[in-house]
Amino acid sequence: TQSTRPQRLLGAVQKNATRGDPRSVVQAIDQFCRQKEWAMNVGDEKGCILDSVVSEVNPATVLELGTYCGYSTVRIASLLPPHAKLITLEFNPDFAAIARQVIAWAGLEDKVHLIEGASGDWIPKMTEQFGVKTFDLVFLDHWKDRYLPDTMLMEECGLLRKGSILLADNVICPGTPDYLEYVRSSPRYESQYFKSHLEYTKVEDGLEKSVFLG
Ligand SMILES: Nc1ncc2ncn(CCCCCNC(=O)c3cc(-c4ccc(F)cc4)cc(O)c3O)c2n1
Ligand SMILES: [Mg+2]
Repeated sequence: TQSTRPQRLLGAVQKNATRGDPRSVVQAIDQFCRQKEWAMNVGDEKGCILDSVVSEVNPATVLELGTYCGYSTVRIASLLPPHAKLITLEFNPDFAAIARQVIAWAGLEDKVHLIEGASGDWIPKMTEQFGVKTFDLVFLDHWKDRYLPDTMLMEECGLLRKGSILLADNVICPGTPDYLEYVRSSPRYESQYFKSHLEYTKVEDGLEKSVFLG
């Protein structure tokens, strides 16, 4: 039977990356996506911006919406301080199965909690299920029309505190116009756009970093 693109991506990690070395896992995926098959990872260019925001925030609690194959999960988790926790949500069980193996290959399974499910269902359960009070950093990379409703949901569930950072991928391509309008016009957020390119292409895209002001 035919393999899927995520399965071929995992194969490239297992062939070209060193177990326990997150940077080599990231490099193997970027090489696969540049030389073999495009895939919707945040990629190396936007990934550097992600790294700098994670390093600046130095978060103890991180929520990632949309794991896919675990590329950004590995980038984030490799920069976390000891005892910090990253909860990542993936809707698609096939993607989740691949991501678990990519995260394990990087040796980061102790820092990552991968949940299979939809953000709308799980955001209200974060506190009771995982004892998380608030998130220091949220990386939004899931359905583009869920960025705004899920941000409002996180506000309602009290998961954001004064200073919590939202970092959103794809605000230009595919685009999240309603989310951008909200975080840029709301007095409760201070937003900043980091211009970049759609992963592995010359098409414009960017990350929007928004600080929740409480
Ligand atoms: N609610 C909920 N909860 C949890 C979940 N887990 C997964 N999902 C569903 C997410 C499905 C994948 C989301 N990501 C993208 O669609 C995406 C697309 C492109 C792209 C594609 C084609 C182009 F021509 C140009 C750009 C590039 C990107 O960087 C993207 O991130 C969930 N949903
Ligand atoms: Mg994305």
